[in-house]
Amino acid sequence: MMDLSYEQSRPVADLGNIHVVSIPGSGKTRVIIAKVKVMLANGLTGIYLVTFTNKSADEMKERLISECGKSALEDVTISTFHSLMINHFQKYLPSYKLLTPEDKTSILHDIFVKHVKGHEGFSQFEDYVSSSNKSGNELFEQMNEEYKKYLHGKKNNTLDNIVSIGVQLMEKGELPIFDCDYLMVDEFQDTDIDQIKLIIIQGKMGINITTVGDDDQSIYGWRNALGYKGFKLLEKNLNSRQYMLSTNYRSKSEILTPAFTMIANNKYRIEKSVKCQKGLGGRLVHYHFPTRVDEAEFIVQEIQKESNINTMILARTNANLSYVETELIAHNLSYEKAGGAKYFQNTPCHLFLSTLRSIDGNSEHGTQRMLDILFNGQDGDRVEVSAIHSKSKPPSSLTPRQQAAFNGISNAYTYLKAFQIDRALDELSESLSIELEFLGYKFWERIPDLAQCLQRLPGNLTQRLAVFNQQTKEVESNIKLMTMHSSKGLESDRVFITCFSNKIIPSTRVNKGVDPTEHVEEERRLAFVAITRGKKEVILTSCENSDARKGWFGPSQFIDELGEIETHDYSKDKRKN
Ligand SMILES: Nc1ncnc2c1ncn2[C@@H]1O[C@H](COP(=O)(O)OP(=O)(O)OP(=O)(O)O)[C@@H](O)[C@H]1O
Repeated sequence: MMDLSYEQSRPVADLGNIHVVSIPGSGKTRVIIAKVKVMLANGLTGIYLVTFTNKSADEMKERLISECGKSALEDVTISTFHSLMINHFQKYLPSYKLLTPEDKTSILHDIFVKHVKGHEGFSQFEDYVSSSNKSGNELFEQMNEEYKKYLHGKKNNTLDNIVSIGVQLMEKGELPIFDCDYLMVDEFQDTDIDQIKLIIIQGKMGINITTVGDDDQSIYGWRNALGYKGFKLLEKNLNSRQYMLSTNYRSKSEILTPAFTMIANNKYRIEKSVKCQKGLGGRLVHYHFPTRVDEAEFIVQEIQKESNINTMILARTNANLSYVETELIAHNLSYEKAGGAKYFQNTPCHLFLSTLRSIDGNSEHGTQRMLDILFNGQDGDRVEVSAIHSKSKPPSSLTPRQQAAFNGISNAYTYLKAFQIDRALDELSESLSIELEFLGYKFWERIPDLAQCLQRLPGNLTQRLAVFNQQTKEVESNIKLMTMHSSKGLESDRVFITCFSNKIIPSTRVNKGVDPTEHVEEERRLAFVAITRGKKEVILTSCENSDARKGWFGPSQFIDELGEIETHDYSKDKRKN
C-alpha cells in the first residue's frame, strides 16, 4: 500500500458520499487510487472512475494496474464522461441517431472548402483540424457558426453534446442511470453544468458519489467548466461529507507561499489552510528585461549553466513561446513541445526549408514545388527552376508582384551559390512570405523568424539545415515547452514562465459574455497552476516592450500580488542599444 498521510487516509476510508477539496501537489491521484484499492479489498464492485481526458484515463489505468493488478479493471471502469455516455447509449438506446466524428469531419471539410478563399486543399484543412488554439480566430469562428447552422437545419444530435442529451433523457426517465454503484470524479473543478447535473442525478438515485478537485485550479471556463460555482451546486444538491487535502508534497515554501498569497485575491474561491511538506530551500524570482529577445536569451543562458535539471518553460499561449523556441534552436538545444506544433512546424516554414534543402542539395524538386505553389504552375505556363537559375527575366504571365518575387528568389539562388547565406535568406524570406500571405496561408509571418534563426546558427548552409532536421524529429529532452494550460497536473524541478507580462497574463482577450472580474480570476488561477508546478525553482520573466501592436507591456499585475519576492529589473539596461 502507498504511504498515505492521516489527512489523505480519511477520505480513503470513508465509503459514503464524499467531496474532497484539495490544494496543488496534495496527492489527489494517490488518494483516488488508494480509495479504489480499499473498495476492491472490501469486495465492492461496479466502480466508475471519470477523468477529463483519454490521456488521464490511460494514466489512471496504469496506476491502478500497478497497484491492484490487471484484474482490477474488471470491476473498475475508467473513462471520460463522454465515452461513458456513448457506451450507455449503445447499450440502452442503440438506435438513437448521432453523428460520428467522421461525419463531423466531412461536414466541416465541406464548409471549409466553401468558405476559405484561396485555400490549399486538404493539407490546410488538416491544419484546421489539428490546431489547438482555434478560439478567437475569424475563420474558425465562422466555421463554427456554419457548423451550428448545419446541425440546427438538420436537427441532428452530435457526439459533442451527448452528455447533455443523456442528462435530458435521464431526467425524463427515458434513459436509465449508469450501471454502477460508485461514481468517482477526478478534477471536479472542470465539470460543466451538464456533467454536474449528471453526477447529481446519479447521486439522487442512490449511486455513491466521490468527487475530488481544486477550485483554484479551474482553468477551463472557456469550455464552460463551472469551478467554484460547481462546488457550491454540488454542496446544495448532494448530501456529502467534505474533506480537505491541505498538505503540499511538491514545492518549496518560497514557491508555495507567494502562490497562495496571489490566489487569495480571488473572491470566488474556497478558503483553504496550506501546509508545506518540503519546507524552505527553494526560489521564486522575477526578472524584468527590455525585450522578449532578452527574456529568451536569459532563459537559454540559465539552461546552459545547469542543463541537467528537469525544466519546464511555460507561457500563456504557444505564440508567446516562439522567442524561446528560436533561441533554443539557435543554440542547437533540443526540446519537447507538448500540446502543440513547434513554432516552425507549419506549411510555410516547411516550404522555405525544403526550398533551401533543394538548392543546397542541387535537386530541383523542392524549388519546383515552391514555384508551382507561388506561381500557380499549370503545365502550360509553369515557371521552371531553370528560369530561376539562369537569372532570366520573369515570365510576362506573372503579375508585377509575382515578378518581384521571381527576382527575389532568383537573387537568393545566386547569393546561395556565392555562399552569401544571410543575404540569400533575406531575399528568399521576403519573396516567399509576401506571396504566401497573398495566397492566404496561415503562419507566413513565421518565415522571417525562421530566416533570422538560420542566420544566427554557425556553419555552412548544410550544417544549419541539419539543426532543423534534428529539431523536427520527436526527441526526448529534459526541456519541455508548453502553455500554462497544458502544464496542469505536471511538475518539474525548475519552471520558467516567460512573457509574464501585462496584457499577456491576464490576457486582454475576454471571451464573449464573460464578466471582466471573472476573467481576471480565471487568469489568476492559470498563473497559480503554472507557478505551483515548480518543485524547487520558479523563474518568472517579463519585458518592458516589444510588440508595436500591443504597446507597452511591463510586468504582469500578478507579480505584485505574489508579495515580497526576489526581483531583478534589467528593463533600463542599455546593453541592447
Ligand atoms: N503522502 C505522501 N508522501 C510523500 N509524497 C507524496 C504523498 N502524497 C503525494 N506525494 C507526492 O506529491 C507530489 C504531488 O502529487 P500529485 O501530483 O498526485 O498531486 P496533485 O494533488 O494531483 O497535484 P496537482 O493538483 O497540483 O496536479 C507527487 O510527487 C507525489 O508523489
